[in-house]
Amino acid sequence: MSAAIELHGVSARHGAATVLHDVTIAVPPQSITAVTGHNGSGKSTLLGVLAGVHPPASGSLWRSHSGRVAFVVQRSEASDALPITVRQTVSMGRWAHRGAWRRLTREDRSIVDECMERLGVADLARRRLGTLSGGQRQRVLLAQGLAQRSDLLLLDEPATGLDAAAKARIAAVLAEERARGTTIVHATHDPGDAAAADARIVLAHGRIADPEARE
Ligand SMILES: Nc1ncnc2c1ncn2[C@@H]1O[C@H](COP(=O)(O)OP(=O)(O)OP(=O)(O)O)[C@@H](O)[C@H]1O
Repeated sequence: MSAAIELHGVSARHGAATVLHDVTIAVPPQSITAVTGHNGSGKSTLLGVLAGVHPPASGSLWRSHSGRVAFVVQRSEASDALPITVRQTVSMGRWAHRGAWRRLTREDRSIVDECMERLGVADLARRRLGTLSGGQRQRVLLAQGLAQRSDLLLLDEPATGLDAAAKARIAAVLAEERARGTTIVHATHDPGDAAAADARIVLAHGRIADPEARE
């Protein structure tokens, strides 16, 4: 099967600094790909390039997916400061389909409920996002990503800092999404998560490294 995403000779910058160098990768479709590498190796930047929010400085990006990409970043200070509830946060995942100022349909609301259930945050629905623990907030943001029902899900360290039960829940959710035909790319520091993925991309100092290399 041809790739879901291909990068050829991609470099990417933050300001004057080049942080990805000559990255050529093919992401397999309908499978889970783990991106690993030490702190600062370029994982988040690579996800931003794959998501289309960080334009490459050079090289080319090709995606087979025509629809919107669901991109779940590490907790953002901005969303923490907003006075919104967990349900409203997850509902924002439906805006891509409805527009921010349209009423959500019955179907949207049932998708939002289902995503909160799957991530174990349904009982937090009425809580303000800013009052949650880091791990709870992380699961809410993942529920928001799932609610987008995208066929390309990009996740920046979705399980980092979570307890064993929450990690297992996320692994199960990702396996379910893959079974639905979703292409998933996630950054991780967990060797077990990387080993469990279908494919691995290892970064070292912004370059693709030997996949057998360990952090
Ligand atoms: N907004 C920014 N401005 C300037 N430099 C940045 C910015 N974001 C990241 N960088 C730099 O780009 C490089 C790659 O960072 P990136 O966040 O992609 O790494 P990472 O592998 O995701 O790290 P971590 O494991 O710590 O999350 C680092 O050297 C970092 O300092």
